[in-house]
Amino acid sequence: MSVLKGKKMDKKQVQETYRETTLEEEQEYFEEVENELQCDLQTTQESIDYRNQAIKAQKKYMRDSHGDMDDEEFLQNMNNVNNDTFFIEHAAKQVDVLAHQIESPYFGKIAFEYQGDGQVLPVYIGTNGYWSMDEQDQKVYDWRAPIASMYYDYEKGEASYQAPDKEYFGKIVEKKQFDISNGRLHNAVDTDEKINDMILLDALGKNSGTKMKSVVATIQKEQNALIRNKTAYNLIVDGRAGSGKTVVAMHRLAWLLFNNRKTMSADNVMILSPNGIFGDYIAGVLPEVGEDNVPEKEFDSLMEEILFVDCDYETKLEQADRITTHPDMESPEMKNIAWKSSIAFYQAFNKYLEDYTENIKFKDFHFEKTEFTKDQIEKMFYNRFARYPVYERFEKIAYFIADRVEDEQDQAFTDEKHQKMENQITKEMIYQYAERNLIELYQDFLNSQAEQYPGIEQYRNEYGKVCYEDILAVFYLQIYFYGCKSYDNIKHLVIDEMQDYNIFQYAVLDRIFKCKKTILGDSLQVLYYNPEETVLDVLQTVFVPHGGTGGCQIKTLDTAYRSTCEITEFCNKILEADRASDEAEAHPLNRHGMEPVTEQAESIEDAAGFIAEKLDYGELDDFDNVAILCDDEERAFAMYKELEEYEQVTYLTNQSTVYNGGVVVLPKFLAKGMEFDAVFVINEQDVMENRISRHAFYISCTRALHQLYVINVTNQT
Ligand SMILES: Nc1ncnc2c1ncn2[C@@H]1O[C@H](COP(=O)(O)OP(=O)(O)OP(=O)(O)O)[C@@H](O)[C@H]1O
Repeated sequence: MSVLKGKKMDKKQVQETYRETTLEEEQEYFEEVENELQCDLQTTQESIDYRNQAIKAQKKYMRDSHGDMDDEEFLQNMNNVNNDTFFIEHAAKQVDVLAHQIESPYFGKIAFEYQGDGQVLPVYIGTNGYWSMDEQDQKVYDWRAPIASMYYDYEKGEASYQAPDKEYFGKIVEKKQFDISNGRLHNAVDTDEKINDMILLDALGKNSGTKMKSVVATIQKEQNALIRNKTAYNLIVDGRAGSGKTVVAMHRLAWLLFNNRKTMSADNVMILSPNGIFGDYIAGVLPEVGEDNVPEKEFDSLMEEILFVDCDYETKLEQADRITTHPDMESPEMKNIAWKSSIAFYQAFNKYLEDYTENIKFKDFHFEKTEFTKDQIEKMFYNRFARYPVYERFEKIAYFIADRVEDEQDQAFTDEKHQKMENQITKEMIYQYAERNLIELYQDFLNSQAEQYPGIEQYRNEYGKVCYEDILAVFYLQIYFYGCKSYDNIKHLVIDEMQDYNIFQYAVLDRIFKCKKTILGDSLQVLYYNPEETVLDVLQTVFVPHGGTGGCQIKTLDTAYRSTCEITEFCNKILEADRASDEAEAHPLNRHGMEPVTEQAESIEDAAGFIAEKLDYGELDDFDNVAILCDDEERAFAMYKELEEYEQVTYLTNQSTVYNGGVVVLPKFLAKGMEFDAVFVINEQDVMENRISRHAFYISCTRALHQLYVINVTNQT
């Protein structure tokens, strides 16, 4: 009797009878699963058809007998239609999952021998799980199930997994990988670390595609630990370029949704993404594992939505432009950005705001004939409601005053009247005690710092707009005073490219999103890199534990999965001089390819000619995506115009929201988070000259999977 047939009769087997399965036995099991999946698909499809017919019939009946129907019967019919519609929506998703499962029901297997009773449980692991109703058996486990964690964490030998009830110990006695596609099992191999590495290298050697894909079959142990982390309130992942941070972010979201079905749906989760194209790039991952896509937002649109201060202000991109045009760290622009993003500035601002709040000149408050004394107001403001944002404290006090008015007038107010009165009182109190123009208040603070930091009082750019670094502080000021409740439904926030946010942005995010967070990025992938104060220092300043929540765990990822060994080593050298002594460089994988090529070109026309030649001679024909990265938008456009004569190229700008592959020209800063099979980096200035351009160069080069060309234009502007 085959082991697998044995399994059918008795789910767990005794270890002495266990032996590793043969390919024929695996084939048998595979066919069994496929048959059941096919049957399930057919039944589900039939039930959808049946419900569709039922809806049609119900609607017809309602139309025909509209006049004779009473309200109750009408409601009952509507309910039936709604129930059927809900069923169909749910079943349609199931059909998608089943169809995907029929193509490839699982990718791996472990057989786990439990400590103690010696029973062995074969665990087939797939992108989605499959429960057989016929056999009342879990034929395939979802990769996110607790038991499946062992597939990523262990080779054959001692192992354990944490189930909701307790930790189970035992031994993995068999571990297999399957080659399954188009509904056919091609091969089954017993794996060990070496084979895992080969399979990973094979996956990485493929072309990048235009959309990120799920990598559930090859998740690495260190990534798995982050995906399934349960202990961190704020999980911070500092990982080198290409180390799989976005992979971790997307798979962690999938894991969270799967393991918190009752309390969390896709609407309760949000991704803060660096730009519109990035959103398009990651959009396929969650649907691929059977989850709905989660909402994503850019910080600037969040700010636009919430900030009510009436002024013209710079965008992040306009600031990036200012940085690249004034890359000298000693220039007043750069000094200002550095100060105004520093921990010391943030702390000084907080101190200023605390002093301001502590010194509000309260006096007795009168509303209609009711009086609230200065003492009563102060007590509530500084004690009872001290943990709320300043203006929210006035709202809370207003509630009590309205109650007092109600008592003294000896009449019961309707809720509406009570609320109206609270609003009036709040407005009056703010007017009497704390009405301030936020920009002016900020300006006062800057003036108070001017002696120590000459030039700091300058907060508008050359076009009269409030600078980006200043508007972030003003945004913080607004949230400090008014708070913000619009995102209280979000239960988990993912922030990718964490290095791109400054301390005020984190402080704002911490107050708007009080939920747990996963924050990922690379402290080296910044334009302005300050080894004395990195984003990790900032995060540890903002995310301090309070009242049993908050705090952060910092984890690192050092292996560069994206690029070949040659490209990773080339990139490491760019930042050799900048990296802080304790900052790890990226570890290359043993995947080899062409050495990066450095070329000189006399002009942009020359550079375009070189690229066109490479494209024409078919050297890049095997690749799906080729990117040409230029210093800024203007230069990218000039290059696009040059290349247009030779090739079919696409120009990507900050406004682009879709990326369809092929040959694309884009500014370097837009390529963040993305990847391409081959990359041409065009340098129209000496990129190694200063820290800012070195980092921009580093970010650009790390986008390449297989081939990297650097073209230095000698006739520099
Ligand atoms: N375990 C894995 N199996 C297969 N591919 C992987 C794995 N981990 C990472 N990759 C691949 O490596 C590449 C880089 O991953 P990802 O984009 O998540 O890195 P990152 O750390 O976010 O990079 P960056 O910071 O440079 O944007 C992607 O193509 C991803 O699919």
